[in-house]
Amino acid sequence: MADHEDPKTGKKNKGTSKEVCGYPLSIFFIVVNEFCERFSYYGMRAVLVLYFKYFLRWDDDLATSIYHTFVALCYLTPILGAIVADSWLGKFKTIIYLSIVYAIGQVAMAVSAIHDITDTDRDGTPNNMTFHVVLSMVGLFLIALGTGGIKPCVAAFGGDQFGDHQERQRRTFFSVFYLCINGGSLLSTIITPILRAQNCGIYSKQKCYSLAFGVPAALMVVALVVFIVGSGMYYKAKPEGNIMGDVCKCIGFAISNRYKHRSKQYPSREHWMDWAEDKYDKLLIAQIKMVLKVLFLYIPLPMFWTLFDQKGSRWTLQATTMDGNFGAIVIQPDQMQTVNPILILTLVPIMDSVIYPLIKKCGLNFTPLKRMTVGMFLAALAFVCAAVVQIEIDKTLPVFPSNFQSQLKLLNMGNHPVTAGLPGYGQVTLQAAQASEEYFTFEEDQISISVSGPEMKRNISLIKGQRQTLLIPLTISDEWQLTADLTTKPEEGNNAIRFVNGMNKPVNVSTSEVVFGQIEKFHYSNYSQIRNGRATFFLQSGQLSCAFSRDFGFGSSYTFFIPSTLSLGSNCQESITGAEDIKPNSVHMALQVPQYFFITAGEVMFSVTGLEFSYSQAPSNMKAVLQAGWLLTVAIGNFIVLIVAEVAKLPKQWTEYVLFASLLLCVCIIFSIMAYFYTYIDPTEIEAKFRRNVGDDDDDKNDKQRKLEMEMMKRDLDRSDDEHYKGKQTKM
Ligand SMILES: CC(C)[C@H](NC(=O)[C@H](C)N)C(=O)O
Repeated sequence: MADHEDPKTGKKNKGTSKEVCGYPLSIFFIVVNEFCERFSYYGMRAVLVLYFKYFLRWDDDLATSIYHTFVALCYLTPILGAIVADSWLGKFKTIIYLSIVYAIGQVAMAVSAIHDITDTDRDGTPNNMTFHVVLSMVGLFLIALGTGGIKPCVAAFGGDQFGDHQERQRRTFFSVFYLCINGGSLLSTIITPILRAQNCGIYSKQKCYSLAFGVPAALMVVALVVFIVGSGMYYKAKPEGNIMGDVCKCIGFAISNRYKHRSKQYPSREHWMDWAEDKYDKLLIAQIKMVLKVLFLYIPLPMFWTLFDQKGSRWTLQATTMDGNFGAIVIQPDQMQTVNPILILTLVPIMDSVIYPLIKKCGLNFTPLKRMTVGMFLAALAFVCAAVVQIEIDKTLPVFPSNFQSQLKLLNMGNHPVTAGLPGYGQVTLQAAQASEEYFTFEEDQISISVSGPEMKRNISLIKGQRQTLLIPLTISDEWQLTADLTTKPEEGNNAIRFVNGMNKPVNVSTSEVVFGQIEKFHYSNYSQIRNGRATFFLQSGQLSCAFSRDFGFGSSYTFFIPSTLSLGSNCQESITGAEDIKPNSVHMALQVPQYFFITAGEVMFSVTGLEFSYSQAPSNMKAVLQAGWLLTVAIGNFIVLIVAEVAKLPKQWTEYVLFASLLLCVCIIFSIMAYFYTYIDPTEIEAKFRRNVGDDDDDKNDKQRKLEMEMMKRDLDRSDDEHYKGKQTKM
């Protein structure tokens, strides 16, 4: 039998797997598994909201709430996975079983997105939506169970593969592990939206959500297979019974015992957990102390995630009000999020190989908790940048009417100039087919407008908080019409376009993607959303057929006017005039890069370090539990976003960014104080001492000697200041 195998069980011993450059070979299978799994998770997540909105036909609010609930669930289930792994199945089996559950969930999602299954009338839309909703909800539940369940196990299982002589390699492993997370996330968030945009279907073609979910499902199967292939090489720590149950009972006993002995006649004990000594093993008590110390330190951490996770919501919404034209490429608002994994892939190696060694060379002890504090500070700084960008955006946004105001624009549908008299604005002259450049603001409910050339006078009713356009007709006998205009920027950086038909006959307008439909004479169409770039509009009215093109930026709104003079042979490109109701976004998306840089640098210092810290400070039998505790901070952070956004309801977006930055800054100060009093421990060493002590017990040591040793060990655990990560302990 090989010397790296346990003689009794034949299983591998820790840190004895085949090595490549000092790293256990088994690690390769674990990082590839993580890469595929994160591809699967982030790929599916990237198109999820659009699937809810456009396939299941949910409204924005429902889609957003279900999306956030799903994300929060994904970070709550790690607790379950950790308990199962640490106390029952062990990490290896837990990963295998839950990966199967996960893959089934992904397949269910892919199947739920095949519209042909229930498209009995073959019109391209499902006829039994309940089937698709139920299947996708079951799928999402299984995915949340799977992804969350395996998450703490995979990281801790990876850490388990290193022996005590491989401390440095283990730290690098956590960095590489993080790179794999972000490599998977980056690739999938680029690829799955492209897959979604394809058309597929048996009877009728639709956007291909089934492919966008199918590829992540396939990647999850690959992740599982890769993990199983490495099976023979892993060190598999045995689960140590119902450890969570024992922990809870032990804590419960300590509290009740303390309460029973609250009278002054009983001498106090050094730590409240020491009240459990009357019934419980000292090793277990020491392990619980280690976990509680770390969990206490976790209390302020969710605030970091509260800010971090707004990349996908607030920052993406901010990008929708910005200009994404980068010359050779045009970036969509949601694509800005890929800046985060791109920066992670660049910053992690730079930090590990340049920044941290440089800091060390300068003689500074940049301990994990110091890094995490700096990470929090950088995240707060990112939100200050976001606030500054928001202030710049706000300067360019149109001033929409308040609840006490209404706004009016004029459009001359005639072939001759007209002059309109507006209360408070004097005479406004409009050429043929021309609209006023700006909206006029009024506080009255009704105004009287007189038009000369031809002479007309009308009382116009205005609506508070609304924008309208008054269509001044061709002749006195024609009807005066008021349109309802937009009072918000168009969504997702699209452009809202509508047409006013000044001709005496109906006209059909369309582009290759959008149909405006038939517009009756002297009437107007609804708004349609046009993406940025060049769009060509086709007009067709009886014999008349022509086209014209316009370039669009992001977030604008135009009213195009089809003049009464348009006839067979007319040049539409020149004849059709456009009124700019809302200007396109002018603040460039590149201005978001600094905030992405700071949040990502913060993430590297906070999250990569926190992942490793959670592993290194956990007792051997509670590694996965502490990883789950770490992930729980992500879930709580997500809930805080929902709560603060609902409760704060600040009128200006930049003030909300400043609020979040200030909150994190306060939390950062609190954390740095807590971290200052934290003493790093080496769980293996402490556990070994306690185990040795049990052996000594068997040798019948005298009471006095034993007491002395216990005192020394307790002191080791609670107060020590030697150097970190050398088997000794240190302060922040
Ligand atoms: C939730 C974690 C911070 C981590 N996410 C990332 O690294 C993102 C993609 N930068 C994960 O484990 O998914």
